Amino acid sequence: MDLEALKREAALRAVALVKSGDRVGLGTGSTAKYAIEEIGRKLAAGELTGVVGVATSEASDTLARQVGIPVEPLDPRPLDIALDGADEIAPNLDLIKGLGGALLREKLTEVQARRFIVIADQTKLVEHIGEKSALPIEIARFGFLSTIERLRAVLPSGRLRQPGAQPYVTDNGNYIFDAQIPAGTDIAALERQLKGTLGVVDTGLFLGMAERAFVAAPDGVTELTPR
Ligand SMILES: O=C[C@H](O)[C@H](O)[C@H](O)COP(=O)(O)O
Repeated sequence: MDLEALKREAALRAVALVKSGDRVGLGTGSTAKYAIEEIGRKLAAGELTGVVGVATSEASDTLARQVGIPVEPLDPRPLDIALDGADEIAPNLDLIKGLGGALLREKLTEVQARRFIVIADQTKLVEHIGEKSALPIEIARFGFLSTIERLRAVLPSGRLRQPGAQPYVTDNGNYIFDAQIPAGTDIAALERQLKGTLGVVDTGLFLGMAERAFVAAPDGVTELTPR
């Protein structure tokens, strides 16, 4: 089974938790895409009714509308459920997210969900956060070189995300600083320190937020809860 088929398997398991009338947080990325498509399919087939989406990126907003999901902006009401991919999943379901650049809208949305469900293929599982993936940190454009200097004092390996001649710009008009987390780092303390760093808008650390994860491997989908 190829990776795309695994991502779709995980997404389908999560979409089975969506009920008619739910307000659903729609994640971003190559795995969340399958969840959005499946919700659209179920609405078209009459298997779900009255579902409303809150999109975590411009791309997911566009896709949701294309597949027939009504989309609303985020407001203070809780969401019934949110479905999203991740870049790393630790055994306690702490996550790294944001390699796709959507971390801020994802965190704003998913923190308001009664149930936040992660969907992934098995390559995203790690024993310790930071094992495989860099940590994306969204920073304000104004004064970004000063912010980067402050961040390098905490995470010296980090660098501005710059795929071409220009820095990568998020949907919110900000930049991203990607940094490796040194082994043995206290992740909760790191999150506090980063959030207290002037110029940082938010980080890709999603700690204590996920209720469960559906992780697909060639021999089937495993349902994980925090341990
Ligand atoms: O900004 C992107 C998001 O955090 C994605 O959920 C994450 O990068 C996982 O994406 P994918 O499912 O494409 O691996």
